[in-house]
Amino acid sequence: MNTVSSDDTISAIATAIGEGGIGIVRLSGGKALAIADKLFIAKSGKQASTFPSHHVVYGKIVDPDSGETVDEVILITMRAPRSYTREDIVEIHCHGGPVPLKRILDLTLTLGARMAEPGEFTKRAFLNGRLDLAQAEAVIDVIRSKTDMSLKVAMGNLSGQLSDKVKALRQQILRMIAQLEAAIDFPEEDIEEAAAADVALLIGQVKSSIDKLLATAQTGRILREGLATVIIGKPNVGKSSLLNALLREKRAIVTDIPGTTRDIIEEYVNIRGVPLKIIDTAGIRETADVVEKIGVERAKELVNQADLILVLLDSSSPLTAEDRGVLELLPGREAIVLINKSDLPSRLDLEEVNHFAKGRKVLKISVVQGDGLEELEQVIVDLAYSGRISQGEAAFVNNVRHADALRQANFRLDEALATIGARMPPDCVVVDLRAAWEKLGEITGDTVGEDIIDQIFTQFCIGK
Ligand SMILES: Nc1nc2c(c(=O)[nH]1)N(C=O)[C@@H](CNc1ccc(C(=O)N[C@@H](CCC(=O)O)C(=O)O)cc1)CN2
Ligand SMILES: Nc1nc2c(ncn2[C@@H]2O[C@H](COP(=O)(O)OP(=O)(O)OP(=O)(O)O)[C@@H](O)[C@H]2O)c(=O)[nH]1
Ligand SMILES: [K+]
Ligand SMILES: [Mg+2]
Repeated sequence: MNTVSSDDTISAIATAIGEGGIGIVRLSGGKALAIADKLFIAKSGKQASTFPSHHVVYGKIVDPDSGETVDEVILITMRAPRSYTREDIVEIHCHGGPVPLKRILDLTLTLGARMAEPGEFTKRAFLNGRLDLAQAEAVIDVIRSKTDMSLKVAMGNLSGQLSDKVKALRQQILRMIAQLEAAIDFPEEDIEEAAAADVALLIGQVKSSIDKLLATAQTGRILREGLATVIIGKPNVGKSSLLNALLREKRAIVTDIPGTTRDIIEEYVNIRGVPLKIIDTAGIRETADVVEKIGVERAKELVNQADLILVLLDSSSPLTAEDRGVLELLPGREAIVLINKSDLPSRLDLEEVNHFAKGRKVLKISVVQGDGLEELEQVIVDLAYSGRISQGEAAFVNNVRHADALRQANFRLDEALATIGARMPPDCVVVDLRAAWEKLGEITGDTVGEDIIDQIFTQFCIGK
């Protein structure tokens, strides 16, 4: 049960928690202007509700009960329907400290606003039709974008590039439905058959558009979530040293004692535009130490969820049983085999390594000397995007929910083709087409349940 009403006037701190130059308290709803009138004293003496929309006004926030000045601020009103939420909005730009922000927020609550839920401003923008669901989801992607490329894709989706494509596909499906329904009204068999043949061709076109969108999904997901990359290897091969080198920061503890890393270390790093979620793990070996054992188990689990595995071997010693154990974790996984410590005299049998690598890239590196790291970065970039990123796609599917809906729509279209192939009556084909049309509507939010909508917006931060 939802007890919060969309008629409420909502209020929240819209800027990040902590100290900042400026902080913003944002109000949205029917009472926003009246609340501003009660707590804002403009230098000009004018009431906030009389300000022209989108104008910046200087003044102060005064507690109406005590008459005390709380802060010196700038206030902006944005009037419905020309605002982010399409409701009346008031923004109070105050000094960016937690105390002034909290005091001003509390005043707005005392004067009749309610605390906004996470994502509620953007949810209102969606419910009031300013953004569709895919655009609203792109708002979080913009905020969370990890590289310039991620931001570019998110901004493309925010501006409606994906939504426009999906809407066009839905339009095409509606036209097919209309065509079939028109044919149903004719008693002649051959008119129905001609319509079905026409529609079969059109379905093929829609399907190939969906396939093109789906082809961007892998890259899109990497841009949004980062390429999950796990560094594994026996103790002391230099896993933590490699993490630090890729981060260009002494993040993980490096010592010459095997078993130094016991817990998982996870960091984001931007490698030539590819966002990497890079994970350093405990060295994999048989151990009686309980803490280390748990670390080893978790490392093995992570391997199964990774997009890319960086396997480290030690150039200065022959392949051990531990190394073979590590290499056995690889089958079916994307991996790069790295022969580290290549600054030391080599005692590793390259032929044996190549045998285990099974055609995967094998690179010699020395983390301490910085050798081979540039080449490693290039190999990672090539693997991540397989050259697809530079094509400058207009619309990107960067979201698992969207990719799922596209796949299911495609499946429905396949069923429609099968129905036509089986010479079933046109109204059966219409049922399949309608199902595909609805699936695509889940992306833009036209045909999606309230539970999914709620689930999406609760992922937002408060004040967004
Ligand atoms: N101070 C501030 N900065 C912000 C936002 C905000 O709400 N406040 N944003 C939000 O999160 C983003 C900008 N997005 C916005 C989107 C629409 C409107 C808006 O007022 N739209 C009217 C414009 C009418 C017009 O002038 O033509 C509209 O769409 O009708 C404002 C901000 C990022 N920066
Ligand atoms: N000579 C040489 N030593 C290296 C190289 N890379 C790392 N080392 C050294 O190897 C030792 C172990 O490095 P770590 O990065 O702690 O190795 P690890 O794989 O994280 O070890 P555990 O966490 O204990 O499993 C340290 O003394 C490093 O300085 C390299 O390229 N050449
Ligand atoms: K170590
Ligand atoms: Mg380590």
